Amino acid sequence: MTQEQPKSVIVIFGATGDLAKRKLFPSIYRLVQNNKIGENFAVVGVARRPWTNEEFRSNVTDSIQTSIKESKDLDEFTSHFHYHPFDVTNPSSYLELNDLLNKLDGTYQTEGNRIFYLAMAPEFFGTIAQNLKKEGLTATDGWSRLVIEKPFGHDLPSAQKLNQEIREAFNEDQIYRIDHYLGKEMVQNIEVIRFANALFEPLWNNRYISNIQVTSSEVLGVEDRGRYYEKSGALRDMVQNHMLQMVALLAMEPPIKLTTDEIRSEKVKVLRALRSVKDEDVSKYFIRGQYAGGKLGDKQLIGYREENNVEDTSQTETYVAGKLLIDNFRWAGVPFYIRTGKRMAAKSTKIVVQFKDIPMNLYYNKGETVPPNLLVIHIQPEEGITLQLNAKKDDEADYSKPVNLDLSNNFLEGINTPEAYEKLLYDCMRGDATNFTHWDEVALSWSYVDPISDAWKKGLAELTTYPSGSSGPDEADNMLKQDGFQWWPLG
Ligand SMILES: NC(=O)C1=CN([C@@H]2O[C@H](COP(=O)(O)OP(=O)(O)OC[C@H]3O[C@@H](n4cnc5c(N)ncnc54)[C@H](OP(=O)(O)O)[C@@H]3O)[C@@H](O)[C@H]2O)C=CC1
Ligand SMILES: O=C1O[C@H](COP(=O)(O)O)[C@@H](O)[C@H](O)[C@H]1O
Repeated sequence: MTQEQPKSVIVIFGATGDLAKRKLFPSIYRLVQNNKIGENFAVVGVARRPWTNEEFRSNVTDSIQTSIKESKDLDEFTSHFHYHPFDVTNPSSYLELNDLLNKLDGTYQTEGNRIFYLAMAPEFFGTIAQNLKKEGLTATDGWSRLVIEKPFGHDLPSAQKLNQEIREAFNEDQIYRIDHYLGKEMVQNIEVIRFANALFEPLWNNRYISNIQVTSSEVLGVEDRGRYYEKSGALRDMVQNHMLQMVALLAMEPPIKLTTDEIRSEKVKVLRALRSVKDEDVSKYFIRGQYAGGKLGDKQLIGYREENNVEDTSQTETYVAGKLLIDNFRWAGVPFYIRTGKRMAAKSTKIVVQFKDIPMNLYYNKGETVPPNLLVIHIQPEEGITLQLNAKKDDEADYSKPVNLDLSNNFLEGINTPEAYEKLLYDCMRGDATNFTHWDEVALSWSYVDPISDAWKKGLAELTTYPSGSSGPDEADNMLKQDGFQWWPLG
């Protein structure tokens, strides 16, 4: 792994698109501002739009001014950006791109290092990877790495085909499959909370934990991504990747070392131990919903079927809640509940670990229970940890009340949490693939998700609706109620 200020030309395929503008340009800017990248870098934007370098640079400037309050030195920064328009399906254009990269390599002294970032629809991934190889763009004195956005395929067979195409051009250790949740500070903190605290690890099993809840709710609707989302839905968009990755980190055994391979191999074991959902159980274990119109504050919101590029009879789910079971010694009998949805009441990603009830109630009236201890890992928008304990109530001698021990990372002085994309791009430049998903994880995640979407396709589970601005369909509440639990509040 190379260390400080890695040198590289970064080629962004899809440089006129939404991801590049909202996430990638600001991330590169922050890396430069924070001295993680020095002078030795160049960015080449590729897309079909016939922009000039100046138009491209002005778009980059715009993106940074929109997302970063105090931006400076933008002319110097954008002078490292170059634009090369072409259709990625046209093989002959790759030779010209290679000439440009060689030239920039000399100008910016990037030692032949190249990152090819595919910020485009997945249907182009295989073609681009193969053309890069065929036209010699990966044969330099330095290293070449391929960064691939999600979704990685549409199901297991399409992911396998895609993987094969990419592997014909790049080795596994050159492929960086991005799951931006793995770049989030508090997702990375799951491992540290678990493995650096004597307090938690002994309790982290089915003897002391009753259930774990992983929530990722959004206030936003589908926005202008209707065309993509109609084919994806929440199951493929969020569950197959981000949600299963968080479950794997929560459930994995301690790795013997903190290396990429050891951590991956523990995550893979969890994904292999997930109990597959059978057709006859799908409506018991998975709830799917679609947002209807509703209100959030004063704002009236339209339903999913009224959004742009969405069919008015659409059966696409914008919400999924699931009960996952992990068949191994540590987790037998502990449900992992997940839920994710668009147009919900709050933007919130958090994990709640609920500990088992104490054996006897000394403090509450008959029929009541002592509130359970909870460990809450706040991922976003707040970042931090809350431990809910019980302590004496001031006024009534016999009673206890829940109290919170709060660690809010957002308020810790000196902590400047970099954005997920910034961290992951930097990791890739340094050759650290720990927080990227390995093919085995992708394949196992599809193997888990495919039977669920197949059962839905066969009509084996109802698509329910929930009002925009709510906490999701009642059916998801009932799923937990049947187990004697409840969702802990959003937000
Ligand atoms: N946007 C987001 O928040 C997220 C996106 N992703 C993933 O990132 C990828 C990109 O998404 P997003 O930026 O939203 O998509 P956009 O549709 O906004 O951008 C697509 C880009 O591809 C270019 N393009 C399309 N066809 C061609 C072609 N034949 N040759 C060259 N360029 C082409 C377009 O430019 P032009 O029209 O000028 O050719 C444009 O720059 C997708 O895989 C998506 O799933 C993942 C997580 C979040
Ligand atoms: O990958 C995706 O994630 C976003 C949610 O990301 P977050 O970091 O804001 O939680 C989601 O909106 C999008 O649909 C999905 O493709």
